[in-house]
Amino acid sequence: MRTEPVVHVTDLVKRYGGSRGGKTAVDGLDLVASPGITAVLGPNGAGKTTTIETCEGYRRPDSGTVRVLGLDPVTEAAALRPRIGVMLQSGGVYSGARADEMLRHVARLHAHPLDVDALIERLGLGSCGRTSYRRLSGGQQQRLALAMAVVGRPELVFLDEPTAGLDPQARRATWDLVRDLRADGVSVILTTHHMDEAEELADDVAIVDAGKVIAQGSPEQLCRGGAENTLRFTGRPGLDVASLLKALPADAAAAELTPGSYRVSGKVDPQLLATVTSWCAQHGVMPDRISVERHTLEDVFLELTGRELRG
Ligand SMILES: Nc1ncnc2c1ncn2[C@@H]1O[C@H](COP(=O)(O)OP(=O)(O)OP(=O)(O)O)[C@@H](O)[C@H]1O
Repeated sequence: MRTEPVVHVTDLVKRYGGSRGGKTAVDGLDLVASPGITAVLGPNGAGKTTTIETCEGYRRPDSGTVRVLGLDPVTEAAALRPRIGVMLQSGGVYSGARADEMLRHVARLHAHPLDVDALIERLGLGSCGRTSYRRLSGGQQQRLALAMAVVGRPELVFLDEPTAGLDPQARRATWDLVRDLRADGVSVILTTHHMDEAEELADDVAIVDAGKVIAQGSPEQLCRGGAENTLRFTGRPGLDVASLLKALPADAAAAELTPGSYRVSGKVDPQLLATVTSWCAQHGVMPDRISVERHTLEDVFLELTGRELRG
């Protein structure tokens, strides 16, 4: 079993639109992905796709180094390409081709492909094998793109938002496929906006913000880094969070996440619960709902980036 990193990115910088007035999409990003499943999370525009496309060899770094399976994706592309699978956000498929033809074609390019019929069945594409790519629904096109990325039995697969816009069944089928890939020894780097997807699948999570990796670890490690528990309550929007904070112990934090939805984190014990409810009573607040929950990846994400995923 491979133990060296499947992806090793050091101090990557990538700008668009020239040095003057251009946009720095990736700004000194370091990422080490070990074998297994690595999820890359970040708000819109954080630089995830740019980083992934640089690892795939589609973009040249302005500076920094990128190694994928120990190879340079630009100068050693010929050696790397047969060993990786790539699922692009925008298909990359000839629109007149039939779904099954495309998949069989890609399978023939590889020495030890997966069984095409089984894969078609697996991803629920059985009914659309003879349909041309442009006539497939968005979700079917996406599943075909996933099938094309994995059919060659690559050592490493890049999946850019593989379940965006999929219905719940197709999402589950995609998750199962990704888990099977891992069981087969295939490593996966995936970007996602779904926290539950990262928690379900990932061995390792890298959180990217403003072109840098700002935290990395297993979902458990990242969650442990925060508070043990979180208390949430809903009430009328715009409560005086600063006043609530004054009533709480010094190491607790309080925030209004979305209008009317509040989160208190820290050492959540019966005393803290009593403090929050007594503050509510003093301020004439009747919470609709109070719950005590484990600190989730989403809490960690919001704390670190200060933003909603779709923000
Ligand atoms: N081809 C391009 N030309 C100019 N700017 C670009 C280009 N591609 C991306 N950008 C900009 O670079 C920044 C990073 O974009 P990128 O697509 O890498 O982010 P992302 O984290 O994948 O975002 P999302 O979650 O929205 O897919 C954004 O500000 C984006 O507008």
